[in-house]
Amino acid sequence: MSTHAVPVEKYHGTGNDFLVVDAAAENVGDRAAFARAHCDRETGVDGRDFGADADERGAPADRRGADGVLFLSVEERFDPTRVVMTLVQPDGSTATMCGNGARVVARWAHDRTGDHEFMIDTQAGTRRATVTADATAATIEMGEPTFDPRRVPVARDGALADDSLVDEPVEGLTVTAVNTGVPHAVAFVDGGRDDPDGIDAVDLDAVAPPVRYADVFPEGANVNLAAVVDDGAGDGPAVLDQRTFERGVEGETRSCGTGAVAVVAAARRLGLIDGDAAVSRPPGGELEIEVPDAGHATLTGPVAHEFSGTLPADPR
Ligand SMILES: N[C@H](CCC[C@H](N)C(=O)O)C(=O)O
Repeated sequence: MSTHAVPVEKYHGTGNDFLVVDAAAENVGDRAAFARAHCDRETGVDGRDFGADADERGAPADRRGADGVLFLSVEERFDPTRVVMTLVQPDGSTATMCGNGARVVARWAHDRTGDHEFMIDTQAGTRRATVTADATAATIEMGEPTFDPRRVPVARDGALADDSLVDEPVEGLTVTAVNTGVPHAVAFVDGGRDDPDGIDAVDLDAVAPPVRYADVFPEGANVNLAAVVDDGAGDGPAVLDQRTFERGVEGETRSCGTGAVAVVAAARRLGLIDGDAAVSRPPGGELEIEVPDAGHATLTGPVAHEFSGTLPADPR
């Protein structure tokens, strides 16, 4: 196989970072091998080789690797421009949807076309996306979160087969199961990031894997911890601190967009917050989420370009 160099761009949304490849222009034979090699946090792509600097909150340029590779094809003959998105994860698997990835897609498409509105074709459906006038933030329509056990999916026998999994024990955590394009388990904990015994005191790499692989989740699940910092009953939206252990990354990421929507949907379902708008605070920044009673959720937050470079198509 030929080992040609593939042009890549690197972007991140609240620290959830992705390599972007123009799939229409570039032929990467084995996408899984490409993602496994270049996303590796110890041996993968190093932005400093391409002049990236860690100049802002959440910027992962001081770390090697990435949370995935977005293979994108732009179809400019449509109005608004369509972008076909495929996310290949660090373990070589393909994710049906990624909220922060979709925000990066919108910014990448803006950088190429100058447009501010796009339709993004994901395996979870077509999603409308907009970028702000200065292109520093993007909003994605995220579809309607579902607790339907057939659609999360959740697998349980007998009398529970048709019931949503809401606030129930699974492998040591008390979780609510929701699909926001991909399956999520959400566990609420007491105490936010400011509390020394709060959310950051939990050993997520230890508690998440048994839930991520639990039999009740036949396709696996991303595992989120969330703490209600402000319930939204006063002025302003609810605020939640969040951490996510991601399927496909098999570790904690600095932010997860579908997870942020899942956390807010679960908090609403459990009556923990007021109103349909909320702010989620993953380690990598801040996301604004809306989950109305019916209809699609939205996800808004910052997006930034880190560097441009080339990487071998057939890494060994
Ligand atoms: N980080 C992504 C989620 C990727 C989903 C993936 N980890 C899976 O379910 O396999 C986000 O911002 O929504």
